[in-house]
Amino acid sequence: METVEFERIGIMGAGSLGIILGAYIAEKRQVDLIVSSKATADALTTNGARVVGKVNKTVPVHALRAKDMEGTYDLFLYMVKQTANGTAIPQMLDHSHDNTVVCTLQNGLPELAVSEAFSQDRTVGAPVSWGATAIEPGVSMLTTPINEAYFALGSMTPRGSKYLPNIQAILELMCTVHTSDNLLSLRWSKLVINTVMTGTSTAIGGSFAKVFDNDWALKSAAYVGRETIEVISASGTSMGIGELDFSKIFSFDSDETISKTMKNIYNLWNGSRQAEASMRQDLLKGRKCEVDSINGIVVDVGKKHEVLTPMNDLIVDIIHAKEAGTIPVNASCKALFEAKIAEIETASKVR
Ligand SMILES: NC(=O)C1=CN([C@@H]2O[C@H](COP(=O)(O)OP(=O)(O)OC[C@H]3O[C@@H](n4cnc5c(N)ncnc54)[C@H](O)[C@@H]3O)[C@@H](O)[C@H]2O)C=CC1
Ligand SMILES: CC(C)(CO)C(=O)C(=O)O
Repeated sequence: METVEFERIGIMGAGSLGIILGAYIAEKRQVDLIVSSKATADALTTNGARVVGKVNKTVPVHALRAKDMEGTYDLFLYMVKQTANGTAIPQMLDHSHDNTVVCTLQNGLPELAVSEAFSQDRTVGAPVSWGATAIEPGVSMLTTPINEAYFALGSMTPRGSKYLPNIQAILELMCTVHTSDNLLSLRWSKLVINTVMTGTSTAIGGSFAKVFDNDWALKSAAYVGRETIEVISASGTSMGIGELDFSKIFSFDSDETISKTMKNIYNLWNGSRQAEASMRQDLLKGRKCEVDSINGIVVDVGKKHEVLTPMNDLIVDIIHAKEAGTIPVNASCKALFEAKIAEIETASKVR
């Protein structure tokens, strides 16, 4: 099979995730860490990219502001929040040639916006399994044990698959990469993780630990996952990252089986209990977050296929209220979640 080499690589958006991936890549080969602020570019240039948490390392890097980019890149590893697509995608286009490839590592279904600018053949996706928390400019905390961290990788079209082997080799400088010829399935599997863990922890106002340490929150997370699976199934998408069978994990219909789902959630993600979800990090900084691209997608696709999504609806509403300041960011909203669980269980009659 024809493969494509990438000489000039840029990490577009070296924040929580990008600092860490940038550090691993820069240990072995050329990569530019592209950021939006001068303070961050200066901190990275002066101090290097510093990884703390599950791994400790500091690596000298080449960093610059997006507006200081020169020439063109062969590959962008795209790690800006979807809320900043409107600025970042045109900036990448200005520094692209006809064969530039964009690999988006964002959450949600981010290939749609990227491919409108770069074509489907030149857009590939790499959902990220691991968590990272920005500590200060140039410093990020890896919150997932490195041996549990992986990327999934797929192209939007068969023609785009020629880019995958070399992108895989670049991402493997950090951790395992699972490739698939079904990118949509990889995306929805990641959306399960995000709706369950990122959505629930942000709505209840804490790190992943707050979900694991409160039965009502863990139970809410189980309902979020079950709804998300029902929506995926109604949309006709198949799923699969590695060996996990989310349809089985989130299938329950009794007290006993919901307890099993809650235990499974705990076992799967308790290793990342110190993770502050990416949406929560935005709320803590007073920014809007990606909820419409995460739990909001489940709500939208659910409406299209007439699947009810009461728990995802609640999470979207709470997170929007936290963005607007009508609910404090750290509020647990326990009463709202307990009332929603009671409503779902009464409506289902079985539970
Ligand atoms: N943080 C996490 O644990 C995870 C995040 N994700 C996803 O990865 C993506 C990135 O997330 P984070 O790293 O958490 O975001 P972040 O907000 O920490 O980092 C993004 C960086 O992009 C910079 N930026 C914004 N506009 C820019 C522009 N025009 N040009 C260059 N840089 C620009 C920001 O200043 C920021 O430093 C999101 O879609 C998120 O959902 C996926 C898995 C885990
Ligand atoms: C769940 C997590 C931390 C990755 O595993 C993530 O994607 C996020 O917080 O946005």
